[in-house]
Amino acid sequence: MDAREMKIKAAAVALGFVEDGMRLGIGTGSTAEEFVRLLAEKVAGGFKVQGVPTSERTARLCLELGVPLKSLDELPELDLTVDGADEVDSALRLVKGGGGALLREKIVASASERMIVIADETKLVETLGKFPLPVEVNPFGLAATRIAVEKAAARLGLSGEIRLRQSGDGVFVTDGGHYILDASFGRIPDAEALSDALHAIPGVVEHGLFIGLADAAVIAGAEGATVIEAEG
Ligand SMILES: O=C[C@H](O)[C@H](O)[C@H](O)COP(=O)(O)O
Repeated sequence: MDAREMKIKAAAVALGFVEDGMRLGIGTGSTAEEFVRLLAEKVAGGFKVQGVPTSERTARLCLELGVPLKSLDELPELDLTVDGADEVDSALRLVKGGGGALLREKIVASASERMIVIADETKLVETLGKFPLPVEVNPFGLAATRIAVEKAAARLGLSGEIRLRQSGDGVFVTDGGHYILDASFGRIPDAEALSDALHAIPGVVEHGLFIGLADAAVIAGAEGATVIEAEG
């Protein structure tokens, strides 16, 4: 199986958890897009869902493929969210935000009864932090916020390059009008402490550590897909 086939496999297994009539959070990224394509085929066959997209990009694909959408304000409580991830550890802690959608993704996942992560096996890690951690920040006070992020990380023994994400000729701007700092701290032994420290910085809107949100992960490898359930 190549990388795309693994994403399709994970998406297909996750689709098995979607029931007729569900209110569904729909993630962002290349793996989530495979899920949207499979979902659209089921919808075309008469399957009913109401989707809440986690980004403008996902909304566009859903509309193009005929997946019915609602806003989170119209449907503030969801049954299930299916989304990709940049990293997954064995406790189902995640790094997300490689596509810049982490804020809406976290809001939608938090409004959902269950979250299922779909990923290929390259995303599975022992300790989070190989992938740079996206930190979404308010453009106001960017330099001060960057220094505050550096200092908060240093107090936890973490350091590394913090880059302002770029897109084309300019700064990458999220759907919410914010910027993203990609922090290459290396391995993050205490993700909970880093999450708390980042949340305490006023200029930080949100960060890409998803802790206690995923209920299951469908991890696809060359041999097929494995479902990892959260403990407790
Ligand atoms: O902001 C983007 C999201 O968190 C994505 O779900 C994440 O980056 C994984 O994307 P992909 O499935 O393309 O690797």
